[in-house]
Amino acid sequence: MHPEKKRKLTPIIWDRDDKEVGISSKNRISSKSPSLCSPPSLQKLTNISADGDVIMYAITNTQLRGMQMAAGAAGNSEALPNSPSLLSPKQCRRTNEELGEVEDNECIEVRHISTSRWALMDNSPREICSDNTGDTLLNTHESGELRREGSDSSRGKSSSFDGQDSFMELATSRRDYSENDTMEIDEKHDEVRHLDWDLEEEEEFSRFEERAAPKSRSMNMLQGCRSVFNYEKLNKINEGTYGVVYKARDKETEEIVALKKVKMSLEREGFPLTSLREINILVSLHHPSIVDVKEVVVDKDVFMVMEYVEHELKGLIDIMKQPFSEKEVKCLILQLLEGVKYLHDNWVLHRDLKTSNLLLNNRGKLKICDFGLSRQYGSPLKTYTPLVVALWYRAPELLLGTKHYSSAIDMWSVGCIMAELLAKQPLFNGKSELEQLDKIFRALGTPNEAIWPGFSKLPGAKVKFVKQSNTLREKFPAISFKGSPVLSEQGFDLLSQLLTYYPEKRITAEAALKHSWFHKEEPSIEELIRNRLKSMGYDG
Ligand SMILES: Nc1ncnc2c1ncn2[C@@H]1O[C@H](COP(=O)(O)OP(=O)(O)OP(=O)(O)O)[C@@H](O)[C@H]1O
Repeated sequence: MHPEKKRKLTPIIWDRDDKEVGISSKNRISSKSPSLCSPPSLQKLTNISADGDVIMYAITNTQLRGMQMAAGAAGNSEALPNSPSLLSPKQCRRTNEELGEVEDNECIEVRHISTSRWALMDNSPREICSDNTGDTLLNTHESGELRREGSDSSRGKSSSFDGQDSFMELATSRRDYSENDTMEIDEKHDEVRHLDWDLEEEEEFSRFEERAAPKSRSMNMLQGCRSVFNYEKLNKINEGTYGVVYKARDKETEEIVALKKVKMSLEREGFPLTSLREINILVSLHHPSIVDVKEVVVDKDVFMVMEYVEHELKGLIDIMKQPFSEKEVKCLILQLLEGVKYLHDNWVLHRDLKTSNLLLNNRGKLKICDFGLSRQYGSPLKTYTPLVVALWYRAPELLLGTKHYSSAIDMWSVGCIMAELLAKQPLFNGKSELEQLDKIFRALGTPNEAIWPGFSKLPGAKVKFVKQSNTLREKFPAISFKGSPVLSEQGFDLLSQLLTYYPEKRITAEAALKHSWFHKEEPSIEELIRNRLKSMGYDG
């Protein structure tokens, strides 16, 4: 095993005792600050993922007691990160093997949330150590918001905000991997994959960190998580794959918020890593076009407290009689691109941009939500799972099975969203990957090596595709007498650049924001959207 090989990670540490807690792991940096070592009350918990990957949690004894009490109260061990007693014999065996590999009292370099690559004040890593280690429309009637409603088994059931005053400071990490291994999580499927890891990438990545730190506040979670009791739950908004979202009121400030409860039932082994990743990313990012996470609160469950946003864009499109005008689309896409640029500037891929993950408030502000599939990326690129992005918004390189992809995949999704806003219907609504590719090729022409260097080497390009030519302009003409969505020359140019096959040539968010479409004369930004919402009876 390479002694310096290390994984790229940004562990969250919620440390109520003001002790810095780190995860020991093999091959990490040796102790440099002995005085920081051996916090007396730390326990090392490990958790084993579906593929036998060991995840380690560092918690205090107090927290462990709280978690065990809460688990007892919940009668559900899945609700909490596993304590050792919750592990099966097989898991324990594996755990002990793994723990045997870990050197006690070693110091490791751990990025605290306040020292993560996204933190404002201090982005230099600190040395710390540890001794142990299908949808229907739902009108909520309250403010006339319209949303799509997902599967809703627990609808109407009041959530039990009656849990323990526990919790939970956990730091997650994983052991380091053998020389050529690293790990990629196929989030929606809770799989853990072992893929190639490149040390140079890590080094390169560290060099990017300083410039990648966003110029925004960071959340201080050192004070510990407040209880969900601070919020009065009003109604359920929606239920996604990874969480149930409630509308709630802050009892102190009366502020209306959205509470996203982390679903534990999907996780066989402890706290869902996808949720950790989503929380980690969302608490670190602050931008007007990204839904703001205010805090994380707990009872026996974990909730993200988010700013409340009245509408889901998909729901609005579904009920609109007329599609958005070109000017309105420009206003929405501008905001979307600003958010996407911010994400990419901070080395975050969203990987699930679609109209149902875009929210719109009554003041015409667009907010990107659902970071359940998002992840940090580095340069040079490593391999990632191609099983990301909802089918209709999935870039052709993903559909053709590439594992080396980058921010261009989000830009393709932006193109699909722009087309959908103009046409009031999804641009490519395939039912399978093959049909999706077929729909794309029919509209944009069949790609070839000349327009997309490397195309023929992609795993999915072995199939002989029928030659088609580009018919996109017919779908979005400059003038229409048949009711097709009209799109100006500049607008069509941007759309074409977003829907460019060759990822290297696909327009970036930064370049798109400078596109002449946005700089013609118009529009008084949110004014247009606000007027549109007003005309539909929503007054902010
Ligand atoms: N801050 C918010 N304000 C209002 N509604 C929200 C907010 N966040 C999410 N929602 C609603 O809840 C739905 C589900 O949220 P989200 O997409 O984050 O959950 P998920 O479990 O990750 O969903 P998915 O199944 O799409 O992955 C959203 O589509 C939206 O309708």
